[in-house]
Amino acid sequence: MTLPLTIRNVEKSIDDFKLKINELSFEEGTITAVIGTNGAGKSTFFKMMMNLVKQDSGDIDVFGKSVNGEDESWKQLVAYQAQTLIGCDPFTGEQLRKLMAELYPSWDEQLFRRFCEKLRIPLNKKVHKLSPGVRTKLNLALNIGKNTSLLILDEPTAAMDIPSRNDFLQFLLELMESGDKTILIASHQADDIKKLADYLVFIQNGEVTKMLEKDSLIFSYRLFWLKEEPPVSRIPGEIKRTYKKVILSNQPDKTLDYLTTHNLAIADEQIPTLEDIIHEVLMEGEMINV
Ligand SMILES: Nc1ncnc2c1ncn2[C@@H]1O[C@H](COP(=O)(O)OP(=O)(O)OP(=O)(O)O)[C@@H](O)[C@H]1O
Repeated sequence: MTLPLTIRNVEKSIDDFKLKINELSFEEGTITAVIGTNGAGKSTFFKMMMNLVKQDSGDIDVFGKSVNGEDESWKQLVAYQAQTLIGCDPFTGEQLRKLMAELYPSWDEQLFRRFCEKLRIPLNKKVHKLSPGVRTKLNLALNIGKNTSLLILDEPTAAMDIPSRNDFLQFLLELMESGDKTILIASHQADDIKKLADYLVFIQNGEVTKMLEKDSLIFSYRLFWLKEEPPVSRIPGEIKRTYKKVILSNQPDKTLDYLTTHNLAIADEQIPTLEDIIHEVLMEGEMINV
């Protein structure tokens, strides 16, 4: 079966910025979150997939077609939501809807209408008269209406109010029930990532990590609240110590083994939040063991 997206040995430099992706394959029916600090290269990564930025080397294939090739038929299978809606200011949502419906054979009018209703999007106002949040929602409605197999979303919830964000997340999850959609999403919102993603890829020091299963990543970390401060400065698996007695481990079995063998009593044991794990990976350069 042809995969929605495969990437091999891709490198890109812009001035002193470098981005490297060794090998990634995205499977149908999955949502993958791309996570990185500001300026890490998430948008550049997405733009390369859409052939809006050309990679210096390596291959990117969308549904088996090279994005740099002459055959551009793959473009009708992908909807890409950039961070801003460019060139649409003089048009109303209704005019843009008409245009997209003509351009995309897979356009789903009912899906579009349902999304607009759910997120309370006015279609009769010109884009330049909409608030940034409503503009983002209209952009999303247009991309969702395309009903493509692959959906690439660059920080879609950044300007959204809380009810709209919840409705949007719910809508995406319902959309995934068909099993034939693939979504890539860049987000800084731990809650979005927690609710949506099956897989995560991080951009660490200019390099995109392998694909990590979200739940496996979460369960590979553990917080141990000890009754006493350990007698050594670092115990096996320990990656961080707070309040002298709280140990964050990325090898919980090893840590637990040491604590048991050395009679160090545990007051409590917890799975850390996804937000804490993301912080460790991005800010402390924590190596991923999964
Ligand atoms: N047109 C450009 N000219 C020069 N440098 C650029 C250009 N586009 C991107 N860059 C550089 O590429 C790097 C990655 O930028 P990119 O926008 O991909 O990051 P990002 O992870 O999406 O950031 P954010 O989270 O802030 O949206 C940055 O260091 C940026 O300065």
